[in-house]
Formats: sequence, C-alpha cells, structure tokens
Amino acid sequence: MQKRLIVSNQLLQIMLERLAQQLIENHHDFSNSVILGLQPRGIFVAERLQKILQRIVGSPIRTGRLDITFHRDDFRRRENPLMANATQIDFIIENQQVILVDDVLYTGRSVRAALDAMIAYGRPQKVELLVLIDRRYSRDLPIEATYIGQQVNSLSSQRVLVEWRTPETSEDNIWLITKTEEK
Ligand SMILES: O=P(O)(O)OC[C@H]1O[C@H](OP(=O)(O)OP(=O)(O)O)[C@H](O)[C@@H]1O
Ligand SMILES: O=c1cc[nH]c(=O)[nH]1
Repeated sequence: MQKRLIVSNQLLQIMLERLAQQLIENHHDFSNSVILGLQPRGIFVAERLQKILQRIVGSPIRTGRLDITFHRDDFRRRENPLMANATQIDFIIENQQVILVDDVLYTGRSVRAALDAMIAYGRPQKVELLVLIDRRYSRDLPIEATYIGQQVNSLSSQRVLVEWRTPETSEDNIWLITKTEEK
C-alpha cells in the first residue's frame, strides 16, 4: 500500500477556515441555515466547521447528524450487513437552508441517499453540499458540491482517506491510498 499526502495538517486547517468564510458569505449569521453532517465521517467535518463558525459568528450554529444507511442504493446488495448510525437533528429543517457536509465526494451515491434520508425531516428551502475532497470525474450521478476543500484526480483503484487527529497523533491529514500487489 502506498500513501501519498494530499492535504497536510497545516493546509487542512487553512482549508477549514476558508470553507467557513465561504459559508458565512452565503449564510451570514446562520439564522435561517443549518448544517447536517453525513454519518459516519461527515460529522467530523461538520463539527470542526461548527466550532470555527461559532467562533467567527459568535452564536450557536445548529448542527446535526444524518444517517443514510437505509437509503443507500446498495443496501440490499451488500454481503456484510450495514450497521446504522444515529440520526440526530434537534431542530426543524422545514424552510431552512441546509448545508450537507461530508469528507469525500466520489460517485455521489452517498449524497443521493442523504437527500432521500433528509426529506423525512421536512422540506428545506434550499440544500447545498460541502465536501473536503472532490474526487473529480468519478461521479455515477449528476451531483456536485457547492463548497469544495480540494479537487483530486484519482483512479478507481485508489481511495482517499481523511485522518483526524487523535491524542497520539495531534495532526489531521488527508491521504491518497494506492493498493499495491502483495508479494
Ligand atoms: O460519493 P460516494 O461514492 O458515495 O463516496 C463518498 C462516501 O464514501 C465514504 O464513506 P464510506 O467509506 O462509508 O462509504 P463507501 O462504502 O461508499 O466508500 C465517505 O465518507 C463518503 O460518505
Ligand atoms: O476515496 C474515497 C471514496 C469513497 N469514500 C472514501 O472515503 N474515499
């Protein structure tokens, strides 16, 4: 396995600050806007953004967690049963501007499932999508992000891995993983 660093710890902090500023440009004080992080990995991005936004805006930013498990189009096709995560939305999304947040946009199938899952909670006025990494030219569906951390050219055999800091590592990094033949 080869691991190539595509976003360093320092760059990722700058990227998150920039994405937060872009959100503020469009959503001002967030009085009519909410954030939904996609389970399982989008919630880390959503929580980081929430902290930065709250620091800048100076008021609470409504942030929830959306589970998409039962809305995935491969739900019944998987050999290993999928484990559902929690959906936690403690606010009304009816008539709100919703920002869906995930770490990676690849085929677009997770986002399609998220749109489906979200509709059970109300009819938003508008829905946007924010991702850290947009794997270009990889879409199976006509879905694009509104806010992008970085676009990456990749092969279908590769995978993007977003690694968040732990007490041991204290660094956030994004890697492009290439599987190599085991000898
Ligand atoms: O655009 P997509 O092709 O849906 O891929 C993007 C999704 O994949 C990852 O999740 P996860 O690894 O849980 O999903 P996967 O099994 O579909 O790769 C990632 O956190 C995104 O949610
Ligand atoms: O590269 C990819 C594709 C889907 N999901 C990921 O987490 N990474």
